[in-house]
Amino acid sequence: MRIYHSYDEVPQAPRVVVLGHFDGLHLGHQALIEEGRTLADRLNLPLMVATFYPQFQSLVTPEFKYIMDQDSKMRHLEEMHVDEVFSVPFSWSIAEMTPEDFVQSLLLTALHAQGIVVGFDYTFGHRAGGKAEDLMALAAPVPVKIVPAYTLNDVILSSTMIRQALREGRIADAERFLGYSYELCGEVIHGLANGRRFLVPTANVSLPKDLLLPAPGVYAGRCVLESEKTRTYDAVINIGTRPTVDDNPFEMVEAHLLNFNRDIYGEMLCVRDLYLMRGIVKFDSFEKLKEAIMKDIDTAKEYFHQKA
Ligand SMILES: Cc1cc2nc3c(=O)[nH]c(=O)nc-3n(C[C@H](O)[C@H](O)[C@H](O)COP(=O)(O)O)c2cc1C
Ligand SMILES: Nc1ncnc2c1ncn2[C@@H]1O[C@H](COP(=O)(O)OP(=O)(O)O)[C@@H](O)[C@H]1O
Repeated sequence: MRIYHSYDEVPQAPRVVVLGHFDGLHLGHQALIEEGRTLADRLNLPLMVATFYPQFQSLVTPEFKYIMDQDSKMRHLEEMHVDEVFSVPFSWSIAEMTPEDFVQSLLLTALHAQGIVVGFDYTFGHRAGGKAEDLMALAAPVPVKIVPAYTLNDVILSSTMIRQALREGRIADAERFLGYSYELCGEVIHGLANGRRFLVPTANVSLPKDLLLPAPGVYAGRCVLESEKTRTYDAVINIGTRPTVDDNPFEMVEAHLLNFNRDIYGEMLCVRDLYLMRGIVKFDSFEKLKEAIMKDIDTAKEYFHQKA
């Protein structure tokens, strides 16, 4: 899969273009991209996903958080047999384009779209004035496919539902909407070394600042190291602040892997299969926190045992 971050990099060749933000790549997004694949195969053209990162919401709300980091998004798109991704930052100049200009200059001229696929609620151009149905006339004779809403129990699936489930720690619900196992992946970085000295060692996972984290709390979960992909380690994971240690409001993801003792600084670690066990507590000593962590380990073991 080829990834282009500017118009100059895009080869001047016809293609089918699927448009959207696709944050989270949930079941609705997947259905849309599958329609793109079908159209591309029918027209015998490569399939491009054209997307904006940072997306529009980041311009208006700088603290906007994404369900999925960009590397994971690209990995998932590749698994979905997408041939090309065009990903550029959304800008005010794009926001101000007329719908006609958006289609002519961007879709038809810069991206050479010879087939276009969008979702039922897709909007484009100045003040989102262009609607999905307008594409038919503006892009004619290029075929345009508008994919209907994806519903679960008569409810239209949306990124908002997934955000809400994650924020409330309902990871299993989020996974039902996503259609794949939710995970947080990043490099293991150094912390304050309090874990090893006073508690249990915890691998601190470095994540992009604009990534949405699930509800703060202590979770049972499973860890996978990129270097040994087929193996998983049961773990207890703290997501959020550490009020016992300091007042730093910065939220972190730290995992203590069970039956594991190895230096993994610099390695890529994913945490997945998250299950919320309790909220984060401000203890008055490391001893009390350690007691709580030991209980968390027992609760997690019990949870994994029940699940097996
Ligand atoms: C299972 C688990 C539960 C935790 N629970 C809490 C908690 O309730 N309150 C808190 O302040 N910190 C909690 N922590 C975070 C620890 O304070 C933190 O991991 C420790 O200070 C080590 O930090 P370090 O990696 O910087 O050395 C928890 C960590 C783990 C692994
Ligand atoms: N069971 C384990 N779970 C997590 N990390 C472990 C484990 N055993 C050894 N380690 C190593 O110890 C480091 C964490 O030690 P700790 O004192 O908590 O961290 P830091 O100094 O990074 O704050 C991890 O990054 C990893 O390299």
